[in-house]
Amino acid sequence: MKRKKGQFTSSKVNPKGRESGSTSLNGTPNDSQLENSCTHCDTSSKSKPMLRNGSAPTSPTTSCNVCELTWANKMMQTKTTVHPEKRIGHVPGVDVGQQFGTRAEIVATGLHGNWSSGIDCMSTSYANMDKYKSYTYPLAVSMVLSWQYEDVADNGYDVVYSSQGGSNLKGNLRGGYLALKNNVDQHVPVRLIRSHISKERDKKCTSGFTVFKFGLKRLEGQPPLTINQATYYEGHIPKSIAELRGLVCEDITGGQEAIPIPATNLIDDPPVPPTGYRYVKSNEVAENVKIPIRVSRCGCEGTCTDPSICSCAKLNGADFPYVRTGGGRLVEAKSVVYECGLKCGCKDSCVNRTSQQGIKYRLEVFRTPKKGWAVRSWDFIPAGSFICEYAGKLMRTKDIDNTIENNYIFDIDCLQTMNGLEGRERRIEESPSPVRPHIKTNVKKLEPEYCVDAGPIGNVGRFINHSCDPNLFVQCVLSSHLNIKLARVMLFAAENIPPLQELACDYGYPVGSVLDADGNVKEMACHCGASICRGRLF
Ligand SMILES: C[S@@+](CC[C@H](N)C(=O)[O-])C[C@H]1O[C@@H](n2cnc3c(N)ncnc32)[C@H](O)[C@@H]1O
Repeated sequence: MKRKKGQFTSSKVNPKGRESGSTSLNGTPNDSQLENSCTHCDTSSKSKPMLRNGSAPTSPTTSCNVCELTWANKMMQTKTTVHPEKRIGHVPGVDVGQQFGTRAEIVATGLHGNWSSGIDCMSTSYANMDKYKSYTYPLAVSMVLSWQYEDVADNGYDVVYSSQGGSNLKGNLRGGYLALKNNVDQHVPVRLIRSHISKERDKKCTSGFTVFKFGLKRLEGQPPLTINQATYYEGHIPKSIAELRGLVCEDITGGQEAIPIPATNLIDDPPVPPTGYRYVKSNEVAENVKIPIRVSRCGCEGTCTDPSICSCAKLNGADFPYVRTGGGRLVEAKSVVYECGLKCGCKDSCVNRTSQQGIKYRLEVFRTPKKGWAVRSWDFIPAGSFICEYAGKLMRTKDIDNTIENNYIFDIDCLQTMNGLEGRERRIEESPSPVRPHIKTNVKKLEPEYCVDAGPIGNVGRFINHSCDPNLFVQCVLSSHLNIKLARVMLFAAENIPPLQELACDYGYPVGSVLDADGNVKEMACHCGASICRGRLF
């Protein structure tokens, strides 16, 4: 991810931005929240929330959902959709992972021929065509997962789709469900369209009724979906831990964090919780590491508000690194952020102590099919928000046992970044994070003196995976002392992050930079799924 200084919000289209009620960093509403009117029926967006801006930059038109669907209906009736004839499998011109703004668009492109129904089927009339005559009908060609039912589960690779109501009183399947059964029996693929709903609707509860469950698997060879293209899981934000499927641990922190962090596993059989480490909320310091004590303090009382008075603000270059909106958000990535320290007179709630205030979003650790454990949030996270520390054992890099494979070591590397040994800008090009996981590399540079080993002990940060298009970035923070070699490693949101999106940062290894014990280049495949994925972690 190329992040311009001072600009966290991604230039990417965020399909959920409007739905999440996002605001800009200074707290003003985004354009999408301002009032406008449908160009066709003149209804205001205030009365029709589904109003949508024209997708082409040259087209200022705005249409409401009702008008869009009316036009889609007309296109279907007059057979003027792009592919009026239903087809099995790939629709020419539509790529896997393509995103649409409305149901009308998926109808107009011929991807899904029925905007009011979740399953689009071919009826027996298709048996008259030579290429389709050998099938038993109805056959499903596409389905929209609308997350209305409690029994839908989706991990991005496999989907379990189930619903009641697909049978007559005798229990025989009918309609779309009969079609899906015919697909299963005849090995006919079905296109899957994931929908995002703007507000949590009342879920239709299937408990106590006979339900039909269909397991869907992605066809081999399809491009991976990015975390921005699909919201995995059940598609709805859990209200409590009790709602979670595959719950393997109610709180991996054992009560240490203010908000419990549950772990779920829908992948392994039997499902297992994360093991092999002890949870610690903050760094434990190795015996041979001495943490200096900061003597300087700002003279503020209560809370720091005036940057011309606060000496901690001055360390940051004449202003506070955080703005108050949303409980403290980092304005821009810095070599080092200086927060208020132990001796400062301000309260714990001072904005210049944002990263000291702990985890404030509801996080969940979940099992992925190819990357082990991962982390996501149930809450919308605004750009610049503090997520968590990367905590573990703070130790000397030279004391790392290189004979044991350890994927959880981060070098504290801000010294080089600050001194410009490799050059901040050049460094960002090669490796966007000022702190990177420790592995013997063939890139000639001074070994950082200290590292955080989150292998045997660590916090939730140890479960955060790498992405080539990350939504988090690593920030060195100093508060209780001013030794940059021992800075704390903090993770912040690089963009507005919708709920349930995996949280990931760029580990920052140049490809080909990691060597094995014999000096040969080591490779690890990257499964981040980003459209700009480099293919390898290193
Ligand atoms: C700090 S750990 C992250 C948490 C880890 N997934 C776990 O299960 O504990 C780093 C390790 O996670 C895996 N990992 C992280 N990001 C990955 C990615 N994009 N693709 C493949 N594996 C990844 C690799 O095994 C890596 O060495």
